Amino acid sequence: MKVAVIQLAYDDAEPLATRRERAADLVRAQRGHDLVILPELWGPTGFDYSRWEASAEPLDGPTIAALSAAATEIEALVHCGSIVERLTEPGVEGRTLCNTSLVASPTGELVAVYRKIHRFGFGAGEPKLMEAGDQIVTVGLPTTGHTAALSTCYDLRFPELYRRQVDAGADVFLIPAAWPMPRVEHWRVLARARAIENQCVVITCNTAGTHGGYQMGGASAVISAKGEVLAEAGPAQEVLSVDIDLGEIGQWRANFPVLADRRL
Ligand SMILES: NC(=O)CCC(=O)C(=O)O
Repeated sequence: MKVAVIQLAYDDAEPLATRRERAADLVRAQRGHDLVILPELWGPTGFDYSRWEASAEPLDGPTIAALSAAATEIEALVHCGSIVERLTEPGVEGRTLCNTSLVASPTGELVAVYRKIHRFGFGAGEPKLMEAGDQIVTVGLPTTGHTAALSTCYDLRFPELYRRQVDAGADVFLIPAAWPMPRVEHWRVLARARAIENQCVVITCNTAGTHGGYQMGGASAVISAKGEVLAEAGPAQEVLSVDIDLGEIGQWRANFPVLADRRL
């Protein structure tokens, strides 16, 4: 499976509509790839919370419209990254926003919606402004027979989520993020840890640039089920293009059946 990881850089000056077109152009440039992934909140920004209300959109809003068209054009599965979703009705905490990942099929259908379960901000940002998701979401990787599970950024710090995703049949983890530079070593180590402990391929896609007062860490990566870093981006905007042999996952799990020794 050939994957393109679009580590998108942006700053506070770029209008959302301009960035949305830029992102769609970058996706269209990935013809020949089976899977394309964009970062978390690349449109509304990951840390300028004041923009979230105005940039919120429904599931059938302009982002999925632009990116499902691009997915259809290049006939690839496109993880659109995440949007600030405007919920059709308030959630259990009375909020009407959510950090929601969208996946478009190679024929442009919206085939997966994942609402971020672990909200980042310690009382500000997501926990204060957004509802939390509570569902494990997986999506088939077309023609491969393999299954990817969706998570987002801060979710990476909660290993139990990934065990649940393995139990749901996932052997690939897709993880968009807006992960700042000061904690980029956590980002890198935790992504490899999730691959090693779950014997899953991990595909991470962070943002780059500085926005909302935060320098993003970049370091998007494609990691094998053995924890080998097959490709890693630097700190700037970059597109990783990696051909992954997903068959190696089953071989590794058969040769080193650690998951069969789980007792809890
Ligand atoms: N957008 C995020 O979830 C940021 C997470 C983060 O910075 C961290 O876990 O550290």
